[in-house]
Amino acid sequence: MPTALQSRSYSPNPTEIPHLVFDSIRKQYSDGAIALEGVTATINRGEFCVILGQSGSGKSTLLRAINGLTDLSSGELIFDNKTLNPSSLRSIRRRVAMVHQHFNLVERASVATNVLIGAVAEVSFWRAMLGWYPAHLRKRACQVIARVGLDEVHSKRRASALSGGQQQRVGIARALLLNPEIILADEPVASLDPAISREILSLIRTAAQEQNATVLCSLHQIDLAREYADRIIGLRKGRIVFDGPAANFDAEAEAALYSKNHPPISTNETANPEHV
Ligand SMILES: Nc1ncnc2c1ncn2[C@@H]1O[C@H](COP(=O)(O)OP(=O)(O)OP(=O)(O)O)[C@@H](O)[C@H]1O
Repeated sequence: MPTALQSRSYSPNPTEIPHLVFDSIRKQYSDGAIALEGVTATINRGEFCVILGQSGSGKSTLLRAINGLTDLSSGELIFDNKTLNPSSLRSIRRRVAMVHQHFNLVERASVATNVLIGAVAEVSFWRAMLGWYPAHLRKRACQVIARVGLDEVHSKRRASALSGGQQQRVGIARALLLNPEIILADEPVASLDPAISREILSLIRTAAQEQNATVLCSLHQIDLAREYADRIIGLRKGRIVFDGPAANFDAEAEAALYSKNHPPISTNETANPEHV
């Protein structure tokens, strides 16, 4: 009889070319904390993938590994058929963008300047410091500011003058600036009310669909995950305990992720054996 974990294994469409592959990823921090263990998954282009799990289950570490903010202890991360390593990372950095929980805006700077900071992978540090951005980037900044639903009048306002929801729109505009192929969103709605949270997740989803970008988004809200995700990856203590379509994330899967009494996961068990 298959175990609960095995019955939940998820095989994405094998005819599609994988966009992102996690191959037996392990991350142990220098203080000994193991954040990720044996994480294996294949993400197809254009998927909206939500990462769920308790606090400390490894969600942020997984996202940060993709843009090189966290190095791996072992395993491989393959993006568009290329293994990520320090030299390939530089060339792919402009293709990956991040949306942050606390927006990460320069509060005293204008909305437009904050959005242009998203060009950091393309513009030299000094040009960015002096605000010397080429015309095509300024034009693109105006386009993405409009795309996220901010009126032109907001462009010159200080970021600190905006509401939380508006600030996250600026964070999304900054992420969209260079047309990223992958959007990493680390708890993007954690500090927003439910109605604004839905607006923000809808915006990320439709903007990503428009440019066929893949989204990996960590969330704590199970209802929002069910509503917005194509696919849910559930982490518990750094291991994948659920990987499948959002529609399959049922009460049993929820218990596997969050219940205190759920049996511990054997370290010899492969969480998603059929998932290459
Ligand atoms: N810089 C670090 N140094 C040492 N340990 C860390 C570091 N960052 C994270 N950890 C540990 O790694 C584990 C996973 O942390 P991570 O932040 O990835 O989890 P998370 O699921 O994103 O949590 P949260 O939902 O609270 O943001 C935790 O045990 C955490 O304490």
